[in-house]
Amino acid sequence: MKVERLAIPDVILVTPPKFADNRGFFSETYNIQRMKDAGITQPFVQDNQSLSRQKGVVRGLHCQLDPHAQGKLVRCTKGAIWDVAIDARTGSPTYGKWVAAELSEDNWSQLWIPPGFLHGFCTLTENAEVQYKCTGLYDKASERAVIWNSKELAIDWPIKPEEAVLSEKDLEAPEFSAAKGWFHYS
Ligand SMILES: Cc1cn([C@H]2C[C@H](O)[C@@H](COP(=O)(O)OP(=O)(O)O[C@H]3O[C@H](C)C(=O)[C@H](O)[C@H]3O)O2)c(=O)[nH]c1=O
Repeated sequence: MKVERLAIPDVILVTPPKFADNRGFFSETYNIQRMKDAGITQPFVQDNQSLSRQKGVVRGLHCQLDPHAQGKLVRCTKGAIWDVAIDARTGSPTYGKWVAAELSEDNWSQLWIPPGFLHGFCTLTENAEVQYKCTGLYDKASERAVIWNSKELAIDWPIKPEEAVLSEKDLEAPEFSAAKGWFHYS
């Protein structure tokens, strides 16, 4: 399995092997030992799946506060997304910094985003299907959001604001400065 630590080293891009033949393909999309060898050691307790019908859908920037903070292992099984992780851990040397990766059914890559990060993505195709494993259960009360095109974060999104399709909730999210104290680096 290909493993790459991104510019924020706690964020890891992994690409499991895909075995193609005349019938189609087979892939071990999750193997606990291979993930541990890659540095992804926290156990997962919930699988999520979302479908975004339009190109330009933006979901995020989201997190859940401790004790419900979630690490996420994200993959795109249909279409393509641009997946972004923002370090929200006060005291981290990369606090307020972001890293991103294109995840697609073609490149078969997965992005590990630890607890303490905000997560979001925009779709690069229609009918983008995203599946992700979480290390914490959903807890609505502890959900927090930051505005996707935050001026403070200056994320270099591959879509224009006028192309973005968002939920009401995400349109009303606050600036990144609201996240001060949400998480602490250790
Ligand atoms: C996240 C979640 C949502 N829901 C329900 C709550 C709503 O009735 C409905 C849609 O939720 P939401 O609009 O928050 O879905 P997304 O905008 O895709 O949110 C996700 O987007 C970003 C990219 C993330 O990383 C998070 O996993 C999550 O915040 O699903 C559940 O029942 N369980 C869950 O774990």
